[in-house]
Amino acid sequence: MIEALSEAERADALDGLPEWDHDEARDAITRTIVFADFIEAFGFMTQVALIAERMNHHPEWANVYNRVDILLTTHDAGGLSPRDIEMAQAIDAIVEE
Ligand SMILES: C[C@H](O)[C@H](O)[C@H]1CNC2=NC(N)=NC(=O)C2=N1
Repeated sequence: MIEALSEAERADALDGLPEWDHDEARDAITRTIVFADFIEAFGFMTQVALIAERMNHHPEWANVYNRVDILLTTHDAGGLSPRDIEMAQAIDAIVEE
C-alpha cells in the first residue's frame, strides 16, 4: 500500500513541476504534450511505457496524432503519491531530451 501525499508535500511537488496542472477533483496531475508528428508522439509513449512497467505505475493517457494527454494519479492511494511525482519527472526528462 502506498500513501497519498500530504497537502504540504503536494504543494512542494507541484512547485517543482511547472508544466503540470493539478486536477483537484481527481487529485491527479495532468500535462498535454504536442510533438512534431505521430511518430514523435508514439516514440515518447514507448519510452514512458518502459518506465511505467519498470515502476509498476501506469499513466492514464490518450493520443491523437501528435498530441499526448497524460494524467497521473495513484489508484492504490486514492490520489497523488510520490510515484506520480517520480513519473512526472521522468516524463519531463524525456521531453527535454
Ligand atoms: C496491481 C498493480 O500493482 C496495481 O494496480 C498498480 C499498477 N499500476 C498503477 N498505476 C497507477 N497509476 N496507479 C496505481 O495505483 C497502480 N497500481
